[in-house]
Amino acid sequence: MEAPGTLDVIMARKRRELGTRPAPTHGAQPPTRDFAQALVRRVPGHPVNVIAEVKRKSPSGGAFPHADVVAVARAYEAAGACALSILTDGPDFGGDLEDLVAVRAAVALPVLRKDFLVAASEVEESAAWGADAVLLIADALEDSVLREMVAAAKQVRVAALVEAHTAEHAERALAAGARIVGLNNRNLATLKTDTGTALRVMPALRSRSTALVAESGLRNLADLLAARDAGADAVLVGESLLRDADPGQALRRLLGLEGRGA
Ligand SMILES: O=C(O)c1ccccc1NCC(=O)[C@H](O)[C@H](O)COP(=O)(O)O
Repeated sequence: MEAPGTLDVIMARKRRELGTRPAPTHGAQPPTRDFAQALVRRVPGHPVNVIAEVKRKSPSGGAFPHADVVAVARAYEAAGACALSILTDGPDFGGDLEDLVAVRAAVALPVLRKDFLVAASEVEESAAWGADAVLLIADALEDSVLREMVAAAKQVRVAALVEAHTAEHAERALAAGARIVGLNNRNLATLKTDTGTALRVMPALRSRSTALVAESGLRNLADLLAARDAGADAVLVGESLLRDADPGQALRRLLGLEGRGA
């Protein structure tokens, strides 16, 4: 039996839930903020761009001590995050689509809807709720579905960050039309993290993508520099910031900016 909180279990739940949610009430879609551009336009003085993640809990990390996701998002923006990742899954991450709306209204940064989407209709739903980008997980989606979802994202003008854990799934992401590829250091079947994963896979993808993102388990400046040197335009960081009483200060520290008043 699969362990609770692993990718297969979450995706099976998401497939059961599909179609059970009410239609989006946020029909008037605000103009999209350019997520891809935010990843590749280097924030001055930062060693690499950081997509900072907001979540109340996770299967691997348990509960984080920050219920006020808007306050965390504002702190990240002030500390120089290039974009934000908002978990909108309720059962495993304590999030909600309303969090995405509230955070986006409170900041000027592009906002990624981080969830476990299983169908193109959910990409459209994400756009209607104001997401600037959606996460698609190549390892969990069949080729035809992934292609449809990438195409749907283009259609509704939201960016697609297509995540993979292996070189094989990264190739599938590119073949499906992905231009922003994330390499997840966390194996979502075991929840174990190896920061060497992205470092090994990214170099072969450099010239074939618009932007590369190293994700998960990044804890210090050395991790960020290694990801940058392997080809990452941006890194996606959650837990190591959210463990801190002051996530904004934690982000500055991670970027090596503490004491520089940045
Ligand atoms: O983080 C988990 O426990 C998890 C479990 C099942 C599916 C996805 C999961 N996390 C998604 C992520 O990979 C992270 O939210 C993201 O990359 C940030 O990682 P971290 O900096 O380690 O919080």
